[in-house]
Amino acid sequence: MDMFVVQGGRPLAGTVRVSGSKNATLPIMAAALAADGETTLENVPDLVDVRTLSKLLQSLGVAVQHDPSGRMTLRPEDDGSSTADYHLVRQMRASVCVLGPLLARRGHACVSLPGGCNIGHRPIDLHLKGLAALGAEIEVRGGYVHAVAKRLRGAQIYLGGVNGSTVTGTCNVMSAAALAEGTTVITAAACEPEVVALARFLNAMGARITGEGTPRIEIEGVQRITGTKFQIIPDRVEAATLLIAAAITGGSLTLEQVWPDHLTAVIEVLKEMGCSIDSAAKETLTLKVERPLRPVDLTALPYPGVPTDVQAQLMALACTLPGASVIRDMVFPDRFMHVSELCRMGAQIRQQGSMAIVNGVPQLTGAHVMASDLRASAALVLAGLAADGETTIRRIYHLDRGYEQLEAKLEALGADVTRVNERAAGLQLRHVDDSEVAEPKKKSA
Ligand SMILES: CC(=O)N[C@H]1[C@@H](OP(=O)(O)OP(=O)(O)OC[C@H]2O[C@@H](n3ccc(=O)[nH]c3=O)[C@H](O)[C@@H]2O)O[C@H](CO)[C@@H](O)[C@@H]1O
Ligand SMILES: C=C(OP(=O)(O)O)C(=O)O
Repeated sequence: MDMFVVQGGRPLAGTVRVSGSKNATLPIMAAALAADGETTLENVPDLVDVRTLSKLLQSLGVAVQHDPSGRMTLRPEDDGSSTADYHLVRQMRASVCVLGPLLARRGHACVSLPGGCNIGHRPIDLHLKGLAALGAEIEVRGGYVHAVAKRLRGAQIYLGGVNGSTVTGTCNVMSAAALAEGTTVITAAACEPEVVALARFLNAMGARITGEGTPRIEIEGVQRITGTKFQIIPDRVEAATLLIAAAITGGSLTLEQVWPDHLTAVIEVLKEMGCSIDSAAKETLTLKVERPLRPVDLTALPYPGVPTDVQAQLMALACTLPGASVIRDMVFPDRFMHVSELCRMGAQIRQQGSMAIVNGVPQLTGAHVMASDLRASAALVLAGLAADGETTIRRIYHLDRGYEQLEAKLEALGADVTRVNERAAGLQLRHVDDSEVAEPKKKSA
C-alpha cells in the first residue's frame, strides 16, 4: 500500500488545471450502457473509481477504452450479463448507477448493494422507491437488488429523504425514466451539477429531459437512445480542494479549466475567511491570501450549498485559523472521521452530533495519520501542507479513488508531497528512536 509523506510549511504558488469530475463521469459512463452504439467521452479523469467502473461495465458487456488524453469510448453489446458483482460494486458507491440503465435497457438487473466512502449510513431506499414507481418489481435478496420490468412506465416520483434529495438516486431514476413509456416527473430531485451533466448527456443521446438543475425534472420517455460525444465537466470538489490548499499555506493559486459557477458557496466561504478570489477570466479562478484569515460558521448542504465533499478540507483550514469555527454537515451528519486524525496533528476540535467546533491553533504539527475516506484523505494532505515538520498519511488508496495526480499537482505548485511504499517506510519507522518521537523531525526547507 502507498502512503504520502508531506513536508509542511511551503506556501503554494502557480497555476494548475482542474481534472474532469469524478462524480459526473461515473453516472454518465453507467448511462452509456443503455445506448445503441458507441459513446465517446472527453476529459475523463484517470482515477481508481473510473477504472473500477470500467471493469464493472466490461463485466456487463460494454467494451471500454480509456486513453491517456482523457478520451473514453464505451460500446455496449446486447447480450452482456445483467449482474453487477459484489466484488466490484462494493469498491465504490457510484457503481449502483448501473441499476437504472441496466433495468431500462435489458428489462432486468441484479446489482449488489454498493460500498463507497465510509461517511455514515448510506441507504438506497430512494433509488428503489423511484424504480418501483416506474413499474419495476424489486426484491433485495442475498445482498443484491433484483429488479425486473418488461417496459418501465412514466410516473410521479418524490425523491426527498430525511437529509434532502439523493444525487445518485436522481441519476438512476432519470436514466431509467429516459427509456420508460410516457412521462415521468421527479420532484425533490437533486440539483447538483453532476445531475445536470447527466441530463445533458442523456439528451445528447436522444432523451427528452427538462428541468435539470431544479427540484422538478420532467422526462418524456423515448424508445431508444444512441451513443454520442460528450465533454465531462470540471471537478468542482478537486477545484475546491486545491483552492483550500493554497489558502491553508498562505499562498496564491490560479485554477484553469474550472467552472466558478459550480463553486459559488465555497468561494463565499473562502472570501468570508478573508481570501481574495478573482473569477473575472473565463474558466479561471485565482485565490490569494493577502491578510490573516478568520474563522467561519458553515453548514454543508445540498447544492448550491457548501458541498459535503468539501467539508473535511474546510475543517482542515479552520484548524489553522485563530478563533472558533463551527462546521455542520446536514447531508451526511456523521461525516467526521477526519476529526480524530486532525487532532493527532494538534488540532482542537470538539464534535457534538452533526456539528464540530474547531478552535484554531497557531501551528499544526506533523504526525502519522490514517485516511478513513476520500475527502478525509484530502483534508489530511492539506493539514500536512500547513503543519510544522513531516506528516505521513496512510491508506491513501481512498484518495486515489477520486483525485487525479494530486501529489503531482501540489508538487508543481511548490509543495513537498512524496508517494512512498508503506511497507518500506514501515521498516524505517520501526527504527525511529525515542528522542525523535519526543521531538518530531523539523521540516528541512
Ligand atoms: C458518486 C457520487 O456522486 N457521490 C456523491 C453523491 O453520493 P450519493 O448519491 O450516495 O449521496 P446521496 O445524495 O444519495 O445522499 C444524500 C443523503 O441522502 C441519504 N439517502 C440517500 C439515498 C437514499 O436512497 N436514501 C437516503 O436516505 C444519504 O444517506 C445522505 O444522507 O452525493 C453525495 C452528496 O452530495 C456526495 O457526498 C458523494 O460524493
Ligand atoms: C463520498 C464520495 O464518493 P462516493 O459517493 O463514491 O463514496 C466523494 O466523492 O466524496
